[in-house]
Amino acid sequence: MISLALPKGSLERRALQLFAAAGLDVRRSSERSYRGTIDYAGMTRVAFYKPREIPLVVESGSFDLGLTGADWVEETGAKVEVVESFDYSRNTEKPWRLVLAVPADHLATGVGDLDDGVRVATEYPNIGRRFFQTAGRRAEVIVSYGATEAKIPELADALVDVVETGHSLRQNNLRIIETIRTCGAQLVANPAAYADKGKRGVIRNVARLLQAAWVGPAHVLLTVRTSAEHLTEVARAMPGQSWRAGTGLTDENIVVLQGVLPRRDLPQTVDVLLSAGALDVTESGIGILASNPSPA
Ligand SMILES: Nc1ncnc2c1ncn2[C@@H]1O[C@H](COP(=O)(O)OP(=O)(O)OP(=O)(O)O)[C@@H](O)[C@H]1O
Ligand SMILES: O=P(O)(O)OC[C@H]1O[C@H](OP(=O)(O)OP(=O)(O)O)[C@H](O)[C@@H]1O
Repeated sequence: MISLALPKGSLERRALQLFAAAGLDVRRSSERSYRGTIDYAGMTRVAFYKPREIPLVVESGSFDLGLTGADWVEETGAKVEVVESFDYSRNTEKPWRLVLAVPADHLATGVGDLDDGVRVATEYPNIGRRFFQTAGRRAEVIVSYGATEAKIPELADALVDVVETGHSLRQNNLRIIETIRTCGAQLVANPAAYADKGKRGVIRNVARLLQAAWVGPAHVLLTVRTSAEHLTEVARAMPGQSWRAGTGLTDENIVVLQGVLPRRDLPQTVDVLLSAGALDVTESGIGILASNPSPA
C-alpha cells in the first residue's frame, strides 16, 4: 500500500539503523542494490534515492513516503507533509547546519560585510539566493555540484554549504560567518497519500515506530526495590512515568517499582533513590519507547 524512498549516501547508515531498531529491517541483496523490502504489512515498495531527489519523487507521488534532509525539502520547495524529524547527521546524532563561510583571513564578520556582487558557490541556489535577498545583499550564485570548498578563490568568494563537524571548512582554511539554518533528517509524505485514510494509517504507524526507536535509547528503565517502610519517600524519588510492578517473591513487605527516565538523569536519580531508602536500583536499556500522547 505504501512506497518508501530511503536516502542513499550521508543519511543512509543511520536511517537503516533506525528502521532496524524500529523492527522495520530493510532487506536488500547488497549495499549496491537500490531496491529493498521491509517485512511490514502495508509496505509494498522500498527504493534508495539521493536525498536531493526524494522531496520531488514524494511530491510527484512516485513514492508515498521518503526520508531526506530538511535542506532538500526547503531547497526543492516540494509540497510534502513533514511527518517526523530526526536530528542526526552523517557522523553524529546532532543536526547539521547550512552556513555562509568565507576564507579565514577575510575581514567579514557577517553577511552585511560582503560586497554587493559577491560570488557565492553552493549546491543550494534557492536557499542561497533567498538568504542574500533577506539580508539585502546582491550575490552572484554559482551552482556547485560538490567539493564546494574548492571553488574558492577561482570561482567564488564565499560559499553556502553543509557543516557538520567543521572539518572540511578547517581543512580548506574557511570560516563560518553566518548560520543560515539547522537541519535534520525528515520523514516526508505525499499530501494525497497522507490524506488517504488507509495510507495515512500506515504512515502514522511507521512514523510512530521510528519515533519510538529514536527516543527509546535516550531513556532507561529503572527497577527499584524498597521496603514498605520507605515506600512513600522512594516513590516520591521515582521518575514521573513510574508504576508499581509487584511485591517481593517471598517477602510481601518488599515493593518493586519501575519507571522510565531520560538516560542523562540516571546518576542523580540513583543517588536520590538510594538516599530515600531504596534497597537496590537496576537499570536496563530501552529499545522502543512508544506511548499514546494522552494515555487513558
Ligand atoms: N556531514 C554531512 N555531509 C554531507 N551531507 C550531510 C552531512 N550530514 C548530513 N548531510 C545531509 O545528507 C544529505 C546528502 O544528500 P545529497 O542528495 O546532497 O547527496 P550527496 O551530496 O551526494 O551526498 P551523499 O551522497 O554523501 O549523501 C543532505 O540532506 C545533507 O545535508
Ligand atoms: O563539517 P563536515 O563534517 O566536514 O561535513 C560537511 C562536509 O561534508 C559534505 O561534503 P561531502 O563529503 O558530502 O562531499 P561534497 O562536498 O562533494 O558534497 C559537505 O558538502 C561539506 O563539505
